[in-house]
Amino acid sequence: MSVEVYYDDDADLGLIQGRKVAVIGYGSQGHAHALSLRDSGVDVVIGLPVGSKSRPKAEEQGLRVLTPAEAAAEADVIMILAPDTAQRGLYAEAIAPNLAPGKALFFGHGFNIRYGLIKPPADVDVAMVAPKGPGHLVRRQYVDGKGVPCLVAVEQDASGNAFGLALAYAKAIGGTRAGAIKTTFTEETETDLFGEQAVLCGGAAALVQTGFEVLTEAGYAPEVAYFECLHELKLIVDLMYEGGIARMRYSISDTAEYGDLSRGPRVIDSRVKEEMRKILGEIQSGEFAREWVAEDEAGRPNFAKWRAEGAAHPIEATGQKLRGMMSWVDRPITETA
Ligand SMILES: NC(=O)C1=CN([C@@H]2O[C@H](COP(=O)(O)OP(=O)(O)OC[C@H]3O[C@@H](n4cnc5c(N)ncnc54)[C@H](OP(=O)(O)O)[C@@H]3O)[C@@H](O)[C@H]2O)C=CC1
Ligand SMILES: CC[C@](O)(C(C)=O)C(=O)O
Ligand SMILES: [Mg+2]
Ligand SMILES: [Mg+2]
Repeated sequence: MSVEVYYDDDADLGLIQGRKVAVIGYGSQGHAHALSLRDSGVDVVIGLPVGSKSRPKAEEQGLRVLTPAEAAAEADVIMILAPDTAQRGLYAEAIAPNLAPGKALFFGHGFNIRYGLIKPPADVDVAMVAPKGPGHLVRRQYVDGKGVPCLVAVEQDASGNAFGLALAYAKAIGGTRAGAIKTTFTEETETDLFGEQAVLCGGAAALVQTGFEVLTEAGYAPEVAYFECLHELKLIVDLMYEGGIARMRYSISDTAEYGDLSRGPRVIDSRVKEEMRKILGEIQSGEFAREWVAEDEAGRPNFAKWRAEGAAHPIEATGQKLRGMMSWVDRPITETA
């Protein structure tokens, strides 16, 4: 099965320039979408609750900020970029009452549609533009004349041109510079959750922490362990990003490559693969979504505990000290937000 990929020439920016867009939320993705839409000539308004700590940031950037209900009432296209767990309540309270035939409801991730937490009326377009990267990099790439690839999907095509509108939106945030891939809400949601849990965030963080623990518990210096297990990971992943795993293997020594080929499969073995399959099953069945919604409704007790434990891991103190000596790494992500 081959995917359809769309680039700048396939998208008509005029479709989104002719509509008013409400970006609801001004966090990692929200600020990136809003600023890039504006820089692409789109009429943008931000929706944030009164008292939101994001309000001053958006206002400092010269954006007009209203409540989510006011912004949704004014807009033709409503992009929801509030946290996934806040979206159901936000939709019921502020957005649903302000939908009308011909309007479009957009998402940056399919969670609430895929798991039936939001059920829009049949007479609005429902589409997704999901950048495959953190929001701060989405904005940084746009400013640098580049883009982060996006997934684009249509759940409901009331207007008959929901896909064209979503492609135009993707172009306005730089997505079609890198390539917009056509997908479905189900595929985006399930692969995104799997990727962040098993590989990109959960898997990578646990791999780094465990490697650091093994070295330091064996008596090696934490600073050396940090460089070996965390700092150098970026350099290795950069090579994979540029030319695949084969490119990385071309660049490392034969000794490293032999160790990689002979030992890697012992670390990520059949038990790990089986666990990954279980994690995917929990995502597909909705078990993970139910667990996460219940955790949020209970005030996030486990989330807070695990986050605190992660922050207290010895690799963090070691890294903070070392990064303080690396001026070239020191570009806080908050600079662009
Ligand atoms: N982070 C990322 O890079 C990616 C995120 N996504 C998706 O994008 C969406 C947004 O995620 P992300 O950017 O991480 O979110 P953040 O947590 O970074 O930001 C959330 C924003 O929404 C605001 N907010 C919170 N509650 C409400 C509410 N009830 N009504 C309106 N605004 C609210 C917050 O304001 P305050 O400052 O007051 O809390 C903040 O401005 C999610 O669907 C996520 O899955 C998709 C791809 C990557
Ligand atoms: C990898 C995490 C992510 O899916 C993302 C930046 O794409 C997220 O939800 O933040
Ligand atoms: Mg993602
Ligand atoms: Mg995600």
